[in-house]
Amino acid sequence: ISLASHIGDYQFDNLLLNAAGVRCSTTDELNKTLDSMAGGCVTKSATPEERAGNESPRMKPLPLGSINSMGLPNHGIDYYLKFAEENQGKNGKQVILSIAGLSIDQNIEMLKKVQESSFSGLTELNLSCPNVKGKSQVGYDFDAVRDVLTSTFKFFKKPLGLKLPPYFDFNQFNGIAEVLNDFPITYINVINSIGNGLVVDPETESVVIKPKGGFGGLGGDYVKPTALANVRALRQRLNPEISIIGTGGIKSGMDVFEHVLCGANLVQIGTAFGYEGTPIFERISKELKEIMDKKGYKTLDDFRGKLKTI
Ligand SMILES: C=Cc1c(C(=O)O)[nH]c(=O)[nH]c1=O
Repeated sequence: ISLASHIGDYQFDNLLLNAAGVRCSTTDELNKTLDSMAGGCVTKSATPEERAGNESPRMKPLPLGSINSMGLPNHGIDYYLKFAEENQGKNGKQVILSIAGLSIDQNIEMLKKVQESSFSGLTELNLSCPNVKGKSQVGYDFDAVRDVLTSTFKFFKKPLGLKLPPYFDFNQFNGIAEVLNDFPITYINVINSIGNGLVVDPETESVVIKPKGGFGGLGGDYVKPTALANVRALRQRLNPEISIIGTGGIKSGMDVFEHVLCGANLVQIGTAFGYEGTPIFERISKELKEIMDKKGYKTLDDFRGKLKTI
C-alpha cells in the first residue's frame, strides 16, 4: 500500500505535511518535520522583515480544535528562503516555502527574491491570513486575486501554489475558480482557518485570546465539513492541471481518506499537529493504510476524487 502522491513534477513519498503556521517557525521545528514520516514540510508564512506578531494570549486550544490570532509572527523571508534552498529535495523530501505579504507589493518583492534564488521547490502564496489588524483576506477579493496573479506571472517562472480562505457560497466557488483557471497555478491549498470566529469563556465571561477583541481563525473539528466542501467544490471547478492540497480538520487516517475522496492530492495538518507533534504523521499513515487495506485500495489514485453522490 502506497501513500505516495505528486504535485506537478514534485514527488511526495507520503501525502502528509504540516500546515503553514504550526510548529514551523524555526529551522529546528522544520528539520524535526523533515526527519519524521511526513512527505515534506511547509514554512511559517513569511513577510519581508521579521515580525513579532500580535499580543498574547493569541492561540487557545479548544475541545474541538483551536482559535488563533497570531498576527504573522515570523523570522522574515531571508531566514526561510535560506532554509528552503538548503533543504529542498534532501532525503527526497519537499520544502514548501510559504509567503504572506501585507500588500501586493510585498508579495511581488518576496516572489522576485524567490525567483532569483537557487530554491527549486514549491512556493505557497498565502492569500488568506485573517489576523493582521486592518487587513482583509485577499482571497475574498477576486479582483485583487486576479491582480496579484497577473503581476506575479509576468516574472515568476517557478511552481506556485495558493493558500486560500474557506468559501461558503456556490457563487464564491464559481468566482474564485474563474480567476484561478486563467493562470498557470501548480496547486491550491484549501482551507486556511475560518476567519474571525469568537470563543467565549462563560465562567470568566470573557473572550479567550487578546488580539482583535477575541476574534480569531478557527481550526480543528469545527472546520472539517467546510474544508471538505472547498476541496470538493474546487476540484469540480478547476482545470485538472491545478492540484489541490486539502487542509482543515485532519486528526485521523479517516479524515485524510475523506479529503482524498473529495479530490485532495496532498493534505496538511495544523491544529492536531500542534497538539501531537511529529508522531502524528506515523499514527495517521498507519491508520490510513489500515483503511485502504480494508477497502482493497493499493494507491491514493484508486479512490481520489471518487466521492459518490446520492
Ligand atoms: C499567515 C497568517 C495566518 C495566521 C496568523 O499568523 O495569525 N493564522 C492563521 O490561522 N492563518 C494564517 O494564514
